[in-house]
Amino acid sequence: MASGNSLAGKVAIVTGASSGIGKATGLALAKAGVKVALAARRIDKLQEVAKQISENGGVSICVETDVTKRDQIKVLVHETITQLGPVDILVNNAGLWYYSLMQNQMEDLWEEQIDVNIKGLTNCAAAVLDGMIKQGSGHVVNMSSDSGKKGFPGLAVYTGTKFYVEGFSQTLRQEVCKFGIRVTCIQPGDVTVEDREKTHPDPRVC
Ligand SMILES: NC(=O)C1=CN([C@@H]2O[C@H](COP(=O)(O)OP(=O)(O)OC[C@H]3O[C@@H](n4cnc5c(N)ncnc54)[C@H](OP(=O)(O)O)[C@@H]3O)[C@@H](O)[C@H]2O)C=CC1
Ligand SMILES: CC(=O)[C@H](N)C(=O)O
Repeated sequence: MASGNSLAGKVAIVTGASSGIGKATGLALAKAGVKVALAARRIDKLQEVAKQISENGGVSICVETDVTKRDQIKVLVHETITQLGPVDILVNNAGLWYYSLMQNQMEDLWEEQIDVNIKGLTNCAAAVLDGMIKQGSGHVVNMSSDSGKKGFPGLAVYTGTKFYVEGFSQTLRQEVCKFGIRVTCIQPGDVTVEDREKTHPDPRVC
């Protein structure tokens, strides 16, 4: 992920590290010798991940972060630099989705997906850029989806957010490659994650 052959000793921020793909990424990076800043809103879940990392001899910190809040993202980057060192890798993973047809008019859920998947991802990338430009290296890994390549009924807004991730990543890559910064966009298909059971109380969300 970062430049060079080895990840050992690098510093990474992983957003959405409290569960699912972000948790698995945090564990895998730590296993490869990366010092990891685990970020999400559920601090108790982050602490469980950090415990697993330290039991396996890895290094991590937990920073309670809501990626929709720019001031919290700034604290996340500051704590990472202060406690672990300059940021080499950002895994911009925090994201959420709801299956609901547009005709159901779930405005609040549209907004939540836009705030996290678009604004959160953008602000996290922006927050590490200065440091990466100064050090002349870095890797921003943005989590898109198969929904970033084609539409799926029931996922109009989510699909729109992931098309944004694709466009944003392509453009950012063109802007920052001259500084030695890489930008990668990942499109997982369906990945089973423990927290994504059908628990939404509103029957219009399936
Ligand atoms: N699972 C799948 O099939 C696929 C998933 N993806 C993408 O992968 C990424 C991870 O999803 P996945 O692991 O599946 O799902 P999970 O629900 O397991 O993980 C989502 C993560 O995002 C975090 N998150 C949500 N809102 C916020 C917020 N406001 N601030 C900070 N963190 C937040 C959650 O942490 P917390 O609630 O503690 O804040 C959680 O750690 C998403 O971007 C998703 O779109 C892409 C393709 C397929
Ligand atoms: C919600 C989906 O089915 C999609 N593959 C995704 O998780 O991005």
